[in-house]
Amino acid sequence: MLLEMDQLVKRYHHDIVVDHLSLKIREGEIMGLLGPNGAGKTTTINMITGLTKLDHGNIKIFGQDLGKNEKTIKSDIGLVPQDIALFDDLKAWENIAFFAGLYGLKGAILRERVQWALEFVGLDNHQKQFPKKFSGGMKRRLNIACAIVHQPKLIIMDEPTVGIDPQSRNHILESVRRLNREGSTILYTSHYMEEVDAICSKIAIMDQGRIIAQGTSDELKKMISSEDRILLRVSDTSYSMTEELKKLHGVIDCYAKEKEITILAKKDSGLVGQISQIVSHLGAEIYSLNIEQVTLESVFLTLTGKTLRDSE
Ligand SMILES: Nc1ncnc2c1ncn2[C@@H]1O[C@H](COP(=O)(O)OP(=O)(O)OP(=O)(O)O)[C@@H](O)[C@H]1O
Repeated sequence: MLLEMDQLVKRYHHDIVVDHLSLKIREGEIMGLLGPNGAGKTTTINMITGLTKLDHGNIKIFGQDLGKNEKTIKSDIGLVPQDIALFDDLKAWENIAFFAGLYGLKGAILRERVQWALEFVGLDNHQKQFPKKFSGGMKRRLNIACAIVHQPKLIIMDEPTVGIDPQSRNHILESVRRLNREGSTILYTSHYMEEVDAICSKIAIMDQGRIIAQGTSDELKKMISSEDRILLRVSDTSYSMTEELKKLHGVIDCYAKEKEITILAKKDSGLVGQISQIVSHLGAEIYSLNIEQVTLESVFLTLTGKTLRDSE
């Protein structure tokens, strides 16, 4: 096992923000940590990188206890933090060289690695420019170059695609795949389920400090594939409408948000006719009715009763 977290706990005052979290990551995996803002992803990462002290639990990285071998372990980790950390007064290549120096690279090897990192993130044509002139996406790519220049065995990326243009986003997702193919194990946090679904070999879903489910994307979707998610757009909703819908045989849960109703029901319950009757009986009109494919979003909704976006 490359990374083992066992029963991690972190409290701030009386709030428990990481709650007995256990997670294992094998060598060669891209592990996605998917959860809404405030779920505790960054705090978990900060515990792995030694930035935040644990209140309880144990972390082993590369088979060694983090508490006992922090310095050696950290030299093989690359962290892409959520907030971009660059020196505006240093040129792009100098930023990368600075981080390479911190990791003990020198001379010709340092120059070679900096060049490799610049090419890897597609910034070799901008190496002599200052990052203050860069777009958000270019800054993010430079930040990634700084984190991977020493060829770490474990790369941790904390929401690296937040607030950037689609082209840089795709570039970053492709880089994650390439880094993995070239031998790095990756822990990737995000609240975008499409990204995690597309690039991660394993996914852990996190909410309120806990891992509430984990597995491959297919395994997670199978967990709820015994259910249908029916989406209705209607002219009006009411408390009595959701209550009546909840009473239908086969309905597991029902939520209304503005003019949209989501019904979770046992698979193939054949409810469409009865749903239409209830809605029209209560004086509303159905604009559309769709039975949705199972997505990670629906897994999250089933497990927590809220959408990833609602819980931000
Ligand atoms: N230093 C701190 N002091 C007090 N509370 C904190 C501190 N750091 C984090 N928290 C709280 O811990 C909870 C988890 O935060 P964390 O940043 O780990 O979540 P996250 O899943 O990474 O979300 P985001 O994507 O918004 O960063 C939040 O409620 C946050 O307000």
